[in-house]
Amino acid sequence: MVSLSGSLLSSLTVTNAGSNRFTRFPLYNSKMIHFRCYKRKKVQRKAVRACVAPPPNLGSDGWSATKFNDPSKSENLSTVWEPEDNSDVLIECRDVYKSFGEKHILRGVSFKIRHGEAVGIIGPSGTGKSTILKIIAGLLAPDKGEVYIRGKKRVGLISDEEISGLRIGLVFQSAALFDSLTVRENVGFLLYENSSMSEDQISELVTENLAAVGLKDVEDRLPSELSGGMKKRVALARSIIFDTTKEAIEPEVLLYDEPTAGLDPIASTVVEDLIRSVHMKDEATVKLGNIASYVVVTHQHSTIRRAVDRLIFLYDGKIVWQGMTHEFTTSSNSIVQQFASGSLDGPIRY
Ligand SMILES: Nc1ncnc2c1ncn2[C@@H]1O[C@H](COP(=O)(O)OP(=O)(O)OP(=O)(O)O)[C@@H](O)[C@H]1O
Repeated sequence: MVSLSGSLLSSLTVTNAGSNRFTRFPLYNSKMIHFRCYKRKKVQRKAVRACVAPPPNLGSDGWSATKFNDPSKSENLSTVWEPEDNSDVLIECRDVYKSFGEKHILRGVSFKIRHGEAVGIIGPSGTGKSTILKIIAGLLAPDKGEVYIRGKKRVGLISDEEISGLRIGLVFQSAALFDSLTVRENVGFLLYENSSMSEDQISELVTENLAAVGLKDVEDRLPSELSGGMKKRVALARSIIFDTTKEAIEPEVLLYDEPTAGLDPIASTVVEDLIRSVHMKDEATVKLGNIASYVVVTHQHSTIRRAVDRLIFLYDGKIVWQGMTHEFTTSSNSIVQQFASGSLDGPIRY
């Protein structure tokens, strides 16, 4: 099942719960999202688990974590090191193209997100970073190229029922909370709508998840009563909450679109550390949503340094550099050098 959760539920949620499927159809107005239509339809759950048959030699959570720690092999795009074993690839973009009218935004973008990875997507403004996140999340379809979710090609958008075994959550830059709902209702939204949990159970879980992101006694507040950093933390709590009455929790890939934009340096550090903390894959943190991997679009150096291990640099519609985070500031790639230093001189033109 591909289930979009967390803050993405603000825009669209498709959850296959038994034989009932709940589908919300969003209307976009920039990054503000409103539900205009709510439709419930019955679908047959298809036998699609075969596409996610686990590979041999798994870790305790069902997947082997790949180590990306060979800096000598990842300095240049042409020599980037790729493990030969693809059994732990959760998401793959293959030669993705996307245009908006005459604007050719993505022009052949290919990369993989493996189980256990913390990946940053960086690059100049308008280069298509948010666009690629939306394509991964299934909110936008590529014009050309494919997206594979756990080895299975996605056909169409989010309503695709053929993909199973991975939840994908998108945490919007704006936090995208429902203004008229309380923090409790925002965080528990998916569970109120789609689970058989009682109100008390959900309420308890909401409090637990809020505590996990460092928030206490805010359940009854409205988003307008929160600071920007608190809103982002509420959005994070919403993205990691899950139905604890379910026997198996599917792993989730969380996509963060500029999670620290607009925050002061200390609030940024808090959010960066939270992003890390919900990712840890031990027994204790399975309680926090089983976040297998995450992708962060960011401009902030602190977030690059603190929250991700591997970087993908997008420029002019293509990936022009990939490497480990610690290589970013020492790269000999002139585009990366200019971006890292913020210089006006160099190949990047504004
Ligand atoms: N739905 C859309 N319709 C038309 N143009 C769009 C749409 N979505 C994005 N664009 C355009 O595509 C380009 C890439 O947008 P995108 O938001 O992906 O860039 P970005 O790299 O995330 O930028 P930033 O770093 O400034 O957030 C921009 O020029 C934007 O105006």
